Amino acid sequence: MELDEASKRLRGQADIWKFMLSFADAMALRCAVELRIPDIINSHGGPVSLSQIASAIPDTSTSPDISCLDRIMRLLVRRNIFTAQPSSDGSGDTSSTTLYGLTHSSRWLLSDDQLTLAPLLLMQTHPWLMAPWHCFSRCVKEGGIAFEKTHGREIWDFASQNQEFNKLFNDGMACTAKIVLNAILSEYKDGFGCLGSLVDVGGGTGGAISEIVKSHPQIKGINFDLPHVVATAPAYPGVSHVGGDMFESIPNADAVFMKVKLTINYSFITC
Ligand SMILES: C[S@@+](CC[C@H](N)C(=O)[O-])C[C@H]1O[C@@H](n2cnc3c(N)ncnc32)[C@H](O)[C@@H]1O
Repeated sequence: MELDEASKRLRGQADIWKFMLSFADAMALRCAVELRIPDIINSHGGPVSLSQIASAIPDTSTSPDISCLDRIMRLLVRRNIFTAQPSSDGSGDTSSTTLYGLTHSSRWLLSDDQLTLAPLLLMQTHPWLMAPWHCFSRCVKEGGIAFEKTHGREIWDFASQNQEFNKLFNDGMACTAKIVLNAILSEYKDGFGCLGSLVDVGGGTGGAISEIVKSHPQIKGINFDLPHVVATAPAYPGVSHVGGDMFESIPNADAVFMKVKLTINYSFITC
């Protein structure tokens, strides 16, 4: 049925409210990861109460604010990040009458899981990477790159001079590399079979090439990235790390692998 003009205006207003406050979802997700709520629920082996979550939050010197935690959990339940169910005994105060469980979404936020998005979430929602989003109108008016307007230099230069950002960024990239490689390697079975060597250009700390070499041990893997990135890369069997600038030269190998994430947000901020 066609909406009348007043209903359309009301719906339009509702959309603006929704978009205006949509950042709250990302911030609540960040809060859940920072407090390790998915890990707390997971280690308990099933749904837990607010009091149980609060008592397991790491690194707290004061007792957590249950009503604040309650509001955040209710928002995340609305977004299907957690489930909420009444506790079986039904007694007690609000902090123990509802039990919160994991969903298919929050399972992606377990910090120690092999396949996790937690490091990427902490990277994307960090103030260092959130601040450039405030520069969109300046980018339109003046041109240029939001990250550089915010931080005064390009992202790779910033990372080379800020170890904390370097780690935050590399960890975020490494967790997605694992997820993507997991999917590639399970489907693209024969694609790497003919290779004796492979160089991952812009390979970060080597997570992607190490996964390829693990399932194709005949490949001599080379992880190539900027010197400040490979300097922090862990050792992987069958993989050598080489630092350099891909615009100058890249190491020789039978094939080049490049996985570059060009989502709208990333390209807008850095490219
Ligand atoms: C978007 S990240 C992608 C990382 C990884 N390939 C992945 O998909 O998870 C881009 C990578 O390119 C690297 N990079 C940027 N400029 C480079 C250059 N001139 N030479 C070599 N690597 C570079 C960065 O340090 C970063 O690790």
